[in-house]
Amino acid sequence: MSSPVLSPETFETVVVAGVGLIGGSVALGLRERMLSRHIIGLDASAGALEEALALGVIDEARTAPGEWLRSADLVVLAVPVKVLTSLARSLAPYLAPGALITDVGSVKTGIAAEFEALGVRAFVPGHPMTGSERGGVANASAGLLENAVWVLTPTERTPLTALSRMRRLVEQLGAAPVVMPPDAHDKLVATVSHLPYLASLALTHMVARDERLSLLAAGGFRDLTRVASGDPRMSRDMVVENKVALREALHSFSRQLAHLADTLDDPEELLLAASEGKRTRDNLPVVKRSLLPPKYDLVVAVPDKPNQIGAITRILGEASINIKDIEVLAIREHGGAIRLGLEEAGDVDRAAALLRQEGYATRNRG
Ligand SMILES: NC(=O)C1=CN([C@@H]2O[C@H](COP(=O)(O)OP(=O)(O)OC[C@H]3O[C@@H](n4cnc5c(N)ncnc54)[C@H](O)[C@@H]3O)[C@@H](O)[C@H]2O)C=CC1
Ligand SMILES: O=C(O)C(=O)Cc1ccc(O)cc1
Repeated sequence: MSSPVLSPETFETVVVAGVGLIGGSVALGLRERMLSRHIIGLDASAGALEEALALGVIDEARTAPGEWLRSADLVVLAVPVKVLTSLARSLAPYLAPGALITDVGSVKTGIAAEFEALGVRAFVPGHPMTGSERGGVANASAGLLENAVWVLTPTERTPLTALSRMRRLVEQLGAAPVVMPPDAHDKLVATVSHLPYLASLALTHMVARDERLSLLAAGGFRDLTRVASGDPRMSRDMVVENKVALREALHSFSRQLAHLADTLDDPEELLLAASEGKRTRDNLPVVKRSLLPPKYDLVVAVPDKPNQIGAITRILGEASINIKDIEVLAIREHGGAIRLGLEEAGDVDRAAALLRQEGYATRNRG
């Protein structure tokens, strides 16, 4: 699946356009593995940029494309799929000829065709098969990309050198590159990502009819519907962008459900279906999020004021949240960031909420 790691390529100036969950995670991966010297975040939201600066995810913030982009030797587009092609058009005039360009969008044919039409040759479309229903830079982490399958979908015109640079970058971020054409990718994700999203909506709609149903919804229902918690607008745009392939997947799904309904009168046939389901589910390849032992870490941006560690430990102490470990990650002129190692997974969300109430910016570190 992946080729051996080649000698590392480092980037002088990286531009991450869209500093949210995935863009932030790419920036953190580049930082933690020392693959870049300077990271510029480009985002339509001033708040997202401010948060990314405060958390030390980017070094510089920009709100609009311009001549400044010419210094970039790596540009990563990590905005919602709905705005990918318009962003591509606005960046294209400023891209340096030697720069490596990629994106992380969930659907690939549209953006691959757009960059071809724009004549940007060193564009390698990509899609890391990892994520979360919680967006935003606060949830970004380098660990999110580790051991993930990262699909690259070159077209016939993608230069081999650009593809091999991109493969190497993906490996250096700790992920596993898998190469296939854009349309093949879109058909596959219709089944494994976009159909499950619509199925989770259908299930949640059934429960919404009667509050006794939500009262009884246990772990299985929650596991099956987790992705319904994703951002509604972004998820809607993602599935609409892939509607042709998704319609086919929905037809297959309806046939599967109709077949299962028939097997209710044929328990032997249903047992075969159940056994095959168990075999397939139990044999899904193991995706390890990180090779490191799990930690319940929270990164907190601290302003340059006295006794910040004292204030933070007091806030958490009053809520009986134990801090097992504290590390100073970065000191900058306007402040710094500290990592708190907490005792339990649930502590991370509780501590983040309390600290945010007191005006601190926080980031989970998975
Ligand atoms: N959320 C997930 O689990 C995964 C998402 N993806 C893809 O990654 C991309 C980003 O998704 P997330 O990081 O989850 O979203 P996010 O909502 O966390 O971040 C998106 C960022 O893009 C910015 N943005 C929106 N429109 C913009 C524009 N016109 N110009 C500049 N910035 C703009 C937003 O302000 C935000 O900071 C999407 O294309 C999505 O399909 C890929 C794999 C997994
Ligand atoms: O939340 C999860 O586990 C996901 O699988 C999220 C996800 C969302 C969109 C993608 O394009 C890929 C992955």
